[in-house]
Amino acid sequence: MNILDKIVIDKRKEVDLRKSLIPTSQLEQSVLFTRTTTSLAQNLKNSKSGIIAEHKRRSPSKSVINNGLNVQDVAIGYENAGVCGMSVLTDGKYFGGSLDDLLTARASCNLPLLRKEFIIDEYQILEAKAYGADVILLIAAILTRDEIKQFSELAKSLKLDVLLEVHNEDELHKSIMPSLDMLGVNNRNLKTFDVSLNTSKALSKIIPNDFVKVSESGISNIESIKELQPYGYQGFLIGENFMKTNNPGESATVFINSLI
Ligand SMILES: O=C(O)c1ccccc1NCC(=O)[C@H](O)[C@H](O)COP(=O)(O)O
Repeated sequence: MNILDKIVIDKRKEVDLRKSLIPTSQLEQSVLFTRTTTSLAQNLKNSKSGIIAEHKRRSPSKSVINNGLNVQDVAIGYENAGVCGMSVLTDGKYFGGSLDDLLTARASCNLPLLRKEFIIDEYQILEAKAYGADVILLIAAILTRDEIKQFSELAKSLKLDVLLEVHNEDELHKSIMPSLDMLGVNNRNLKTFDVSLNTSKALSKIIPNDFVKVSESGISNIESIKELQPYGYQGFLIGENFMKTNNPGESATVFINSLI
């Protein structure tokens, strides 16, 4: 069984438990229709660097990355660095994150926030809104086309933007629809954990131009960004490279300054 299958099985149990603690009707009452001034997609289009910086304590591929930071400092540091948006991992079991991390990030900065989660249920989209996200991630590998449609349309009705993540051509073809805002290509093979920018390069040719293109995972230097920009990528999701340092905000500042 690959890691995504395991995560999805655990996620189903986790979501059912949370639903029993806070029923959907109660969660709906916490949904506020506030949002940051500009969208993540707009920020990426206007930016020369296009960095989406992630808060990531640990991962299945790297184990512990950094447990010694607080989300508030990371969010403020990323905002001061001039990133286009912040991604907050909310999965607890595999990534050491939580919805409280999202809430803390919301209270600490005005960046567009991506809830980085394995979404398999509408309930998690309501949670994303209630805890302050501006964008949700939908992963094509774990969803049917009907679910992608249903979840992205719910997100739009809540004024959340949608980043759809694909790993290959089949996932891309099954997922294209107007209710998506950004298309992310994950460079990490989730069976072997190997990372290759060739995945982003190969898929770029078949991503329609109406979507902002985001390259995700394994980006650790500015050369990678310069290599991907000619393929039409305007967004670059970076986690470990910043989070493995004592000061992710400072690392992001140095990275961005050497790009622009
Ligand atoms: O990071 C992992 O090991 C991982 C394993 C299984 C599913 C998802 C995984 N990562 C989620 C992400 O998409 C990354 O956190 C994100 O793209 C940033 O990647 P990186 O810059 O390589 O930390």
